[in-house]
Amino acid sequence: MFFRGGLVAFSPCVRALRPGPVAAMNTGSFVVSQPLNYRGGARVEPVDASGTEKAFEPATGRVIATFACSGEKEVNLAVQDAKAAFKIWSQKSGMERCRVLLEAARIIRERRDEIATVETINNGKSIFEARWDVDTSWQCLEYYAGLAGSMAGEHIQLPGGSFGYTRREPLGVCVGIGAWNYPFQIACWKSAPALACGNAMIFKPSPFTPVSVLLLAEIYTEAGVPPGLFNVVQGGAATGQFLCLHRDVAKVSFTGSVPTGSKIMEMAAKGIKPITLELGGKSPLIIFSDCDLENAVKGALMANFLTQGEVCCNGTRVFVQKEILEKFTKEVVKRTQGIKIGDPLLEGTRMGPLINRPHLERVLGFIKLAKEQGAKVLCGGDVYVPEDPKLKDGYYMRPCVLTDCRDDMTCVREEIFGPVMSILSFDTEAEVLERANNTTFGLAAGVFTRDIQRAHRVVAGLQAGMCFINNYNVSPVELPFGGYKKSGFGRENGRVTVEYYSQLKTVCVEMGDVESAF
Ligand SMILES: NC(=O)c1ccc[n+]([C@@H]2O[C@H](COP(=O)([O-])OP(=O)(O)OC[C@H]3O[C@@H](n4cnc5c(N)ncnc54)[C@H](O)[C@@H]3O)[C@@H](O)[C@H]2O)c1
Repeated sequence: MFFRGGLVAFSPCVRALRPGPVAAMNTGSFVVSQPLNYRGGARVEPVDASGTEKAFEPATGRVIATFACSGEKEVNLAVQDAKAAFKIWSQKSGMERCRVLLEAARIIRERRDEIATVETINNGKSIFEARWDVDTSWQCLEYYAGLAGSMAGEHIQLPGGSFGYTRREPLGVCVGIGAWNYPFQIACWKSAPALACGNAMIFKPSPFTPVSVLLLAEIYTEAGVPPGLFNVVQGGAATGQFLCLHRDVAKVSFTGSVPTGSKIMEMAAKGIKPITLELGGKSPLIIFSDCDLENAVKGALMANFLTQGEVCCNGTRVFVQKEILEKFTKEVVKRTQGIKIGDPLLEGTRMGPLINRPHLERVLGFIKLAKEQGAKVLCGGDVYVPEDPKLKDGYYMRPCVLTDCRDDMTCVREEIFGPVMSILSFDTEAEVLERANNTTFGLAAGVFTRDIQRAHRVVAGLQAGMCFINNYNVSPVELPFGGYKKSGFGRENGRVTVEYYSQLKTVCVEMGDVESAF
């Protein structure tokens, strides 16, 4: 994946979060003392509130921040500031925007370790993985910086010397609403194309992970965006609703669950606003008996256990062809048992805690139900208590492999969003394709086979927006990402996303006289 290295620096913005350099940040010591809203180019306390929230360090169960959820007045101010900044930013040429985004990408790269550390503390994912997330973040900014300079319309010749042309114009103030599993990356994947197209953005992170996006806001300011171009409001559903229903918000890009996605769609319908919905999944991973087994096993682990299994596009329904079921399962279990769980800030850790206690209970509940419905737990699926006493109140569990699964079981039908792999066996290609598609979701899918014709044939038949052949869960920013069916619509990353953050104006130019009917 993305091992490209970054430089470690001790930036003022991280010192603002906690006194002392980031290199000294250990699990159990981080506290947020600065405001977590960002408006007009600076951190601010919201002028009104719709309740308060607490953010935790999942590794220890400690509260790291208590913050006010922004009320309607604060949302109005954020929109006002964004509108003012939009006026300036939308007048800049693509090349001017490109330079600012490239500078922001450079700063993110330079502060890679600090950002990854903050992400790890607030989300629980291992520092090893958080660095990958930071890499796919600055790469996204670089990618859209590159596109910003070449955004253009068309010139169309008409009869009599008349002509038309099209202008690709920004939408205005866009809202980004994020989930908690990739807080920094989601903010970058939304804001980079939005800003490249000339829009302003107000971002609302999940109340579980409010911290890291502030670093992005400060970086954008340092890189030279006009104050107010990228604002952050904190809060939950109520704050999100103020944003979605605001008359001056031109677009909403949402990442989260299907039920919330459906509410976003209803709100957007009221204002006839375009939306992007990046929702949940229950993706199939199909392993044919002619695969490279070693790669298929590695792929299955990548498809299930990144970020403690809290990944939307995870391939959690692992269909394995009967001939290799036993061999594959044995190897998967062996490697799963070898995953190092523990303090996510330690270099050797590969699995940290889940996001919070209720979510851990929910995931364990799915495993209990799976057993009651006849699945067999081959490993894990229970609470893990690390030896280090400071981690005893963290939300750890052992990654779980389930076998003897059937398509009608809850663990096979519903998104668990935890480290739980369900293995199912199959006989034929036609059979597995039908079973793989038998879901209301359609985010991702994967195929492992050495048969090149079969790989493309099966992928063509899969009802999923993001398909992998002989790998899983790699996310190059050049490739569009998004779902089919209830997993949403619109795309992030890739060239096509420009269309989701811009609108086309057509200009018809008459070079002769008006031919009137009257
Ligand atoms: N497709 C993708 O790219 C992708 C990526 C990451 C996560 N996800 C999905 O996200 C889900 C997990 O994230 P989550 O638990 O944070 O999801 P969620 O739907 O509970 O919340 C997502 C965001 O929506 C906000 N929100 C909640 N109710 C709202 C409302 N009525 N109006 C406006 N905003 C509202 C939340 O505060 C949060 O910021 C999973 O289903 C996962 O698959 C999808």
